[in-house]
Amino acid sequence: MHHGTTITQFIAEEQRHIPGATGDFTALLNDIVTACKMISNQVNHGALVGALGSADSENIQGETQKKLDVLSNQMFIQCTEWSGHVGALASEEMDDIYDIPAEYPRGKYLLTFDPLDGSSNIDVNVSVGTIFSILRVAGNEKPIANDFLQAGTQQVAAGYALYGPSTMLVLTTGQGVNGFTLDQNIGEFILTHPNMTIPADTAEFAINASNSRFWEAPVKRYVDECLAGKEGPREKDFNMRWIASMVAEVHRILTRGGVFMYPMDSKMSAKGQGGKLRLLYEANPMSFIVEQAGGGSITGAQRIMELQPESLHQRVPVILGSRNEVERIQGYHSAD
Ligand SMILES: O=P(O)(O)OC[C@H]1O[C@](O)(COP(=O)(O)O)[C@@H](O)[C@@H]1O
Ligand SMILES: [Mg+2]
Ligand SMILES: [Mg+2]
Repeated sequence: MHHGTTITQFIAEEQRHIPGATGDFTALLNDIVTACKMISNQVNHGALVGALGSADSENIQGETQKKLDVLSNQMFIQCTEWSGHVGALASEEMDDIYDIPAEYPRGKYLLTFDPLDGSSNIDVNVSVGTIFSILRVAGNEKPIANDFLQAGTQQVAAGYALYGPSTMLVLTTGQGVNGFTLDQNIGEFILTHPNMTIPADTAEFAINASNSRFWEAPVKRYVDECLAGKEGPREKDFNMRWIASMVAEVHRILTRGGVFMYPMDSKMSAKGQGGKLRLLYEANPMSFIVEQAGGGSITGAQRIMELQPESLHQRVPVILGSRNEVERIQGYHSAD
């Protein structure tokens, strides 16, 4: 497909090549696109519409919710619940799964999402995003939380919207990764980044260095070797970036390569926490996108998409990006 194609056209074209497709999937993706446009509009208007600051609430993980976390979550529900394409929703900002209200028909897909990722960046006007993933409903019964506990390899589609200097939507349905830019004048996402691929090699890494004393040994070894630069075993200098918005971080990696790490550390394991990022709303969808773009995504020793989820809000360590670097880090874990 060529530059200038609208996302609506693009999704319809992709669906045409799926045998037996009924149009439900296309319609659901279009509803998600609408939700992202609504969130983008709120994020862009920021303080003008009183959207900055915290809400008086916490999510299930004890994090204070931002007003925009709550608002974005509502927008996602509002745009997707009515159409008859979704069986149930699960979000980082809702304790339990969201049942489709009785007045609406129930559909055959499950939708998981992080309505606003990187939300600590809202008040300082730095990029934030939305992450989503689509799974199939297993049977005809009303979906329950357990139905969401599917390995990442089962995902039908995943994507993110990035609310940066321009708003972009990046999507995979398992046939590569494509990026679209929102043309605010016509209110449409236009294909601007066809077939996004991650360079296999890189000299750029991203990690929150304030946690370094808690890192597991293989990660410490990797970062130490990067920092040693030309004089170290890697024999080249590395650059470092940390935005604290996973969406922006993954987008940079899709654009020019790199490695992103939120690894396991002793502070989290002491609290019985499996990692920082959430498997169903962040790690799985991003892993699907990264792998479809030719990159790798692991917990350390294991491929993230092969994990069998144990609970809705489960957290996992995440190391993703340029394939050769991710393989190297995985090697350090097996050697450990
Ligand atoms: O504040 P830290 O430790 O740097 O963590 C930043 C990470 O946390 C996140 O913001 C978590 O996502 P939420 O903002 O959706 O909770 C990631 O986007 C980011 O990579
Ligand atoms: Mg997040
Ligand atoms: Mg969030």
